[in-house]
Amino acid sequence: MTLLEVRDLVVEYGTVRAVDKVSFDVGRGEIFGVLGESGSGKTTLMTAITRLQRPPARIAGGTVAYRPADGTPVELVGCTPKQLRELRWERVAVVFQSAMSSLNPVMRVGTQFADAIRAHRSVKRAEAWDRAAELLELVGIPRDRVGSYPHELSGGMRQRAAIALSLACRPDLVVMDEPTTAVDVVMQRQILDNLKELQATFGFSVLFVTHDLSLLVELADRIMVMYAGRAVEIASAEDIYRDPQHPYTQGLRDSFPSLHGPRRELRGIGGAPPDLRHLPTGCAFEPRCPQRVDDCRETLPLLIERDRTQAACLLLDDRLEVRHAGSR
Ligand SMILES: Nc1ncnc2c1ncn2[C@@H]1O[C@H](COP(=O)(O)OP(=O)(O)OP(=O)(O)O)[C@@H](O)[C@H]1O
Repeated sequence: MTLLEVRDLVVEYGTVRAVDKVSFDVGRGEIFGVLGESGSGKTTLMTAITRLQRPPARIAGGTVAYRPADGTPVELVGCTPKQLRELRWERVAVVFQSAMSSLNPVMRVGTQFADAIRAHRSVKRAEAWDRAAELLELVGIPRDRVGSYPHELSGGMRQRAAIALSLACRPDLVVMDEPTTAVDVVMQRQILDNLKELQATFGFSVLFVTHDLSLLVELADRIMVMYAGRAVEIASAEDIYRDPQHPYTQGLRDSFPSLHGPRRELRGIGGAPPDLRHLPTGCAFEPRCPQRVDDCRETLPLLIERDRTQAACLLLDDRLEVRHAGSR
């Protein structure tokens, strides 16, 4: 069952198209990862989906349908500020790169939780405060820290508190933008293990945005790889790791050491991401692609589905073989 259905979403900054016709589904209870290097459009995508984008970003096309199990679907791109307020926290919660974007520095952590809970539920302050303490415990922060100010918590604790806060109203979807980049690897592991546990307990869906493929391979059910604002591959985490179809995904996979599998030579991806103001007519990855053929420069590859994997590469397009066979 689909919870979020994104179709042909386009987001522009003036004439720059940072997200170009991106389509994907997030299932109920699924952890869906969005992977891309800096500038690929991940944050733009995530802020457009949650309608948190700020000018000059503008949604120039597409739809985002949110389909709750117990109600009528809502189209997020077209919905009113009032509808959005009702959905936030309650249905869709967001965790940012820096916890301080979610936590108010001059408010006790418990007060912030209580306010978030009481904005959507009619509970007494004391009850909301108790619930806040419970939520903190869920992410491994002692109950008695509920009266602390954010600066009295360590960086890792703050990040966990921001995750706990996102769960205050039991949302169906938690959108996370690199929530562990600011903490060390040990803390990162604890936070991700904790997130998996919470997800298994409460069954919410997660849309997790990051540049870290190894992290997503362990965390996500499915992964969408973005390049220059477009989705170039969507597949299960297992397939992205074991059998990536797109040359860009193959390059990313070969750039990080295998944790469990046989040793292999590490190769980076040569060249740099394209300038979005001057994108080529054909495949944006063509200049860096070790497998490019002549057609790649002229023809924009669309996502093609095969065995549950979607990849946008001409090499996977049967019509290319037809063209080659015809030209022989
Ligand atoms: N305020 C802005 N004004 C104009 N263009 C912007 C603005 N913000 C982003 N862009 C453009 O959109 C592209 C995508 O940016 P975005 O922040 O979504 O990428 P990202 O993949 O999230 O990168 P990062 O991981 O560095 O945040 C950028 O390459 C940039 O060209």
